[in-house]
Amino acid sequence: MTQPKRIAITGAAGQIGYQLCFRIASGDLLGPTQPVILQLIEIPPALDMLRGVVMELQDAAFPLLQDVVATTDLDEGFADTDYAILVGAKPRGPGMERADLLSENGKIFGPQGKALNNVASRDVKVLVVGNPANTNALIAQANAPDLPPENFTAMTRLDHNRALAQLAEKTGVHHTMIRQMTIWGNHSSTQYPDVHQTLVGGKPTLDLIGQGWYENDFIPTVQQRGAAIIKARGASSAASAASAAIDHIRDWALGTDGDDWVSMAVPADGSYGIEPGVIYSFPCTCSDGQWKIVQGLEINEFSRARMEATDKELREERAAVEALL
Ligand SMILES: NC(=O)c1ccc[n+]([C@@H]2O[C@H](COP(=O)([O-])OP(=O)(O)OC[C@H]3O[C@@H](n4cnc5c(N)ncnc54)[C@H](O)[C@@H]3O)[C@@H](O)[C@H]2O)c1
Ligand SMILES: O=C(O)C[C@H](O)C(=O)O
Repeated sequence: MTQPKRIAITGAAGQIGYQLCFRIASGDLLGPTQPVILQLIEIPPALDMLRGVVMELQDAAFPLLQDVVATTDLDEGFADTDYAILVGAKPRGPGMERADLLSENGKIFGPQGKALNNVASRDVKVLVVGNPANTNALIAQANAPDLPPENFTAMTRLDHNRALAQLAEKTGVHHTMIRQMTIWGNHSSTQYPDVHQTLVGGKPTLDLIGQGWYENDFIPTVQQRGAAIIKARGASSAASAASAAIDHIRDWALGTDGDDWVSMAVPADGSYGIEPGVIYSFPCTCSDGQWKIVQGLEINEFSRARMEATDKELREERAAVEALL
C-alpha cells in the first residue's frame, strides 16, 4: 500500500480549516490514490469544536483517510508532517488592512516555526494562509533554521485565481483558457496583478481588455477582493481560500501544467531585482516537488513601479516584526 502522507492544518476548526479537512480527506490535495493522515491543531478554546470536526470526518468514511490527530500541542500536531498548512490566526474585520493583524498574529508563527524545525519531516512543505501571510511565513522560516528555507511559502494563489475570474468575466473566455497570469509581491492591497504576459484564449490580454480597464478596474478589483468579500459576507473568504490553498500545495507537490505558471509567495532570491529578506509572490513553475521562479520576463516601467511598491510594504512589515525573526 502507498505510504500515507501527513498533513498538518492549524486553525483546523475555523472557517478555512473546516473546508480544508474535507477537501483533503477526499483526495483533492494529493490525488485519488494517495492515503492521508490529518494532523489538526487548534487552541484550547476551539478544542470541542475540533472534536466535532473529527466526528464528521469519521462519519464521512473517506476511503483515503487513514487517521486523524486532533491536538493543541504543536509537537504532536507537526510530528513527521510532510505538509503544514498554517491557517490558524485571526481574520481581519471590515475596515482593517491585513497588516493590522501583524502584531497579534505574528506571535503565533515563531513557536510554530520552532516546532516544525524540531519534529516535522526534514522536507516539510509549508504554506502560510493566516494573515499577513507573507510576513508570517517569514517569521516561521526564521524560526526553523534546520529546514530548507525554500520550503516556506505564503498564499497568493487566491489572488491569482481571482484575477483569472475577473479576466474570464470581462472577455467571455473560460478561465481555463487563460495562461501566464502573475501576482507579484504581498498578499495585500499593494499586490500587483500583472497581465503583460497573460494570454486569454491565446491572445495578449491587454489587446482584449484595454489599458484603461486594466488600470482602473481590474487591478483595484483584484487588490480589494478580500475586503469586498468581507463586506458582502460579513466574514472573510473561506471556501475559495481553502480551494486556493489546495491548488497551491497540489501544484507544488504534483507539478504545474505545461507552459503555464502559478503565483506563489516564496523567499526572494534577487530575481527581478527583489532582494532576499522577504517572502514575495512570483510567477513559479513546479516539478519534482520543487518550485522555480520563471525567469526572463520583460518588466516595463508600469510594472516595475508597482513591483517596487509592494516590495517596500513587505520590507516595512519585516521591520515591524524584526524582534520575532
Ligand atoms: N492568504 C489568503 O489568501 C487568505 C485568504 C483568506 C483568509 N486568510 C486568513 O486566514 C486566517 C484564518 O481565517 P479563517 O476565516 O479560517 O478564520 P477563523 O477565525 O474562522 O478560524 C481561525 C482558527 O484558527 C484558530 N487559531 C487561532 N490561533 C491559533 C493558533 N495559535 N494555533 C492554532 N489555531 C489557532 C482559531 O481557534 C480558529 O478556529 C485569517 O488570518 C485570514 O485573514 C488568508
Ligand atoms: O482579505 C482578507 O482579510 C482575507 C483574505 O486575505 C482574502 O484575501 O480574502
